[in-house]
Amino acid sequence: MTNEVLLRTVKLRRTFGGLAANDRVSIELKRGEVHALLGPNGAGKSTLINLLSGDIPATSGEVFYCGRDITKLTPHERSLIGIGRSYQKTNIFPGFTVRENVRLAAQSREPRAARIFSDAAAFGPYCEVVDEALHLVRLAGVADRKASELSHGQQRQLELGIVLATKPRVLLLDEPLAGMGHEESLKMIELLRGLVASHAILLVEHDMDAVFAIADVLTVMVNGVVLITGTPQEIRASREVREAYLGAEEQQDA
Ligand SMILES: Nc1ncnc2c1ncn2[C@@H]1O[C@H](COP(=O)(O)OP(=O)(O)OP(=O)(O)O)[C@@H](O)[C@H]1O
Repeated sequence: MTNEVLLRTVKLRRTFGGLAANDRVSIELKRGEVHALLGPNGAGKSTLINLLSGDIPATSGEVFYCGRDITKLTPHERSLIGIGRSYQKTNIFPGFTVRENVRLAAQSREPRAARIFSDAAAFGPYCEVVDEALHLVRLAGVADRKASELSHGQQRQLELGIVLATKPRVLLLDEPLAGMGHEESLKMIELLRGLVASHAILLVEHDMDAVFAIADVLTVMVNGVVLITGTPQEIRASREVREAYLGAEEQQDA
């Protein structure tokens, strides 16, 4: 049985002045798959995540979510229909508890932003989704601790919990393992593997061992274009990837 395509791009292009940061990018994200985006610095990975989340508009091309053209939707509108993203820079309120952080994210689905300031009792309807997100990221046991008291790895888990509280079907994750130790990375990889049955996950990650351990599909970008999309075995075996990827890395080192 083939997995359902949740997010799809068609010839996506984004220019900055004369530079095409993304060009002719056509990829598919399927439920049940971890799809990793690889490429040397400046290849266009963050730009693609920004185009999918709506943080920057496309110059041309289209983005489809469950068959619907969402190219013109704002980040908030995309979040409401099921596209969740994490940011490299932390999104956490350190003085709030873990539970409050997740609850605020759940609330962001409400049309009235002013709810943030309303009575605590009004948060009742969010309890279930908050508890579920905390459970999924294994932070239920520290739900009442201040976010600032968590370890770095736990804070990254909380970032994921904040995204999950918006009930996404697609997860766009920018370096979810950044700054983590080996044990913390393994825990996060396990968490992500646990989520994949019900989500499509796109991740940008520089830790190659982790990428090959977790990804079902990899797309390699170079200079804004997709060089190849394939399984880990196909990517490992590709001479084109080695030449383009390592060549670019060597140029950067020179
Ligand atoms: N806001 C911007 N204004 C001008 N140029 C930009 C902007 N954002 C990205 N670029 C350029 O677009 C190209 C792709 O950048 P992008 O950040 O998408 O690459 P990346 O693959 O994510 O790199 P890294 O691995 O270093 O994060 C780079 O040449 C970058 O300088």
